[in-house]
Amino acid sequence: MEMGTVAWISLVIIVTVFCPSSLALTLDGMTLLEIKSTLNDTKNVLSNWQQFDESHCAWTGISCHPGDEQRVRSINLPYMQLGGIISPSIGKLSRLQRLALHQNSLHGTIPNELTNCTELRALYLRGNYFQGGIPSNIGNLSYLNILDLSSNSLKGAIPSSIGRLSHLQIMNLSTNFFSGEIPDIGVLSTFDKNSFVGNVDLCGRQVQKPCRTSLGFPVVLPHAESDEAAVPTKRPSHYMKGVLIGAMAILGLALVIILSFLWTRLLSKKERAAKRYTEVKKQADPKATGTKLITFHGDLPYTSSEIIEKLESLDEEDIVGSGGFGTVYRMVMNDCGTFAVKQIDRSCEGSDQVFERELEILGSINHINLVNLRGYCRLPSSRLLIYDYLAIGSLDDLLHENTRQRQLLNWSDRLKIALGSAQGLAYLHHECSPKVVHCNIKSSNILLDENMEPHISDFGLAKLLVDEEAHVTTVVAGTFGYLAPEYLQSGRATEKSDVYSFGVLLLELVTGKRPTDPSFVKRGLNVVGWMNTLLRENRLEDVVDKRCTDADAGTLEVILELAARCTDGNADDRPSMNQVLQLLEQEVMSPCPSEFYESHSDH
Ligand SMILES: Nc1ncnc2c1ncn2[C@@H]1O[C@H](COP(=O)(O)OP(=O)(O)OP(=O)(O)O)[C@@H](O)[C@H]1O
Repeated sequence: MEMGTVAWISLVIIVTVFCPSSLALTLDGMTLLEIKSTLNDTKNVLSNWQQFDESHCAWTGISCHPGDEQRVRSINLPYMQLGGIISPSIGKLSRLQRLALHQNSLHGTIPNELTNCTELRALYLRGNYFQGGIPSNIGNLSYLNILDLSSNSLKGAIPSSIGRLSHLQIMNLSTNFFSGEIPDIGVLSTFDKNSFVGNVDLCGRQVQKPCRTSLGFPVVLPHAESDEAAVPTKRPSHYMKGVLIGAMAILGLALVIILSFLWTRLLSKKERAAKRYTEVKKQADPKATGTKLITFHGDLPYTSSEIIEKLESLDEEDIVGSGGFGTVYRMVMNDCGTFAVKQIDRSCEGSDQVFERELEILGSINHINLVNLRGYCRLPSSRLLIYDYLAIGSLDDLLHENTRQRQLLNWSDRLKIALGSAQGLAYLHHECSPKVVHCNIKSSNILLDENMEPHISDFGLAKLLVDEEAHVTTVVAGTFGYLAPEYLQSGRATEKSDVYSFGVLLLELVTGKRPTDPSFVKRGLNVVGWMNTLLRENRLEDVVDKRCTDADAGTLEVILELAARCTDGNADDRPSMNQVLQLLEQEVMSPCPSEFYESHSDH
């Protein structure tokens, strides 16, 4: 045999013996490996993405089109702690319909090549660190149904080609750094401010914020409501636009002159300072430069300087409590309006801009069972959150502190507190966009007003202050005794870990005992284990708080059953907060409403 033939045969043998399957991988399989190579897979979730395994359709997170040469249909890898970047190779997966990589730690830009995946229907990249802009030819994804790029660091203009995506039904671009005018064109005209919230530099009709020219005059005025909202909006020609801008500039200039005249003559310094979202720079005190006050839920009826003066004068006598995030003060205004001020101890690793943008979202949340965030003040030496003041204090105080003459919580108060807290939490989980996982549900975060209506406090703070960098809560922020086992283990908070804490709260309401009460801790149990033991022994009467004499067996059983389901060791078996709420409304509040409201009217 010739030498050349021998070498050739040896090569064939080596290739077949040592890498038999790599030859069998299809183009999509090879592409997935290229994608894996730019991902930082800290948890090793992609361990079965191997070049020797030709069945790439069975790899973690991958599904393929049925019976179609193993073409990849979806990549589903949310909450996997993946870092790194999305490889431009993604564009080779031309049959890809769903890409879900939300709540990871991906960075870099969204590759332009992604727009080669022209069959894409759902794109979820929420909660990462993507920078740069949206690919300008995103309009090529003509089947796109869902586009969720919220909570990243994307910037630049919103490409008008999105307007061409006539199948787009859900679009969330909130909490980024997008800027400029939102094109009022095609399908883009059909989305309202919820799709754009948390991008302070965006303007346009959808966010009801007029855009300004370089001279500072508004050029986009809110459109009148019309049936044309769903069809592409006709835009004025450049010539007309020029004339319009010119005319408005002259008008605007005249207006500014008149206004500044009136301004200096008629308005006092104080009134000027009261403007919302005003950066307040105190001229008299150069140290105070950079002081900033932002108010939410409409203006507070005080000038900025009044508020800042009050904030600066808070001292030890005003302290009402302190917690993991800092000290809480009571601030009383001259007209006796009272607020709670939380001074944040933690240093903020992220930029003030990111922090304030996220706060703006929290400030926009409004529900009867949540404590209103009314404002934020950045002083040179501290950062302060301003909340509505809840006079009765916390549920923790009412249940466990006997120092002051406190009223006893009867059974119907406790049911009302359970129901209201469930309503507040269900709102955070199911009605807010982006949804808010509380991470620290406990009795000291349930504050009560004079009507015993509960208000959940501190929502959103855990994510904002504990783990600003990661966009997902990977550090345990909650309080021992209330924490779900999987949250303790993985450090990853979810709605279901909030449900667990809510279950513990229910037990606390029933038993009147803290979840870490020594009577069961010394027996090696937590409140959940203790309750289960008593229930097994059919000792219901020992479970109920002795001070609570009006508890009826029917509602008690429902609450205990619900608490048991909420504190199930397996997070998947716990109900959602909407289910919890439904059950409470049906089983606890409906059967005998007259009884409930009669006893409630005692307050
Ligand atoms: N809006 C408010 N109105 C009235 N009192 C408040 C208000 N917010 C907080 N407090 C009081 O301040 C105390 C401390 O609150 P804070 O939320 O800082 O700590 P915590 O709830 O005990 O712990 P954590 O920081 O873990 O949530 C509360 O127990 C409560 O009594």
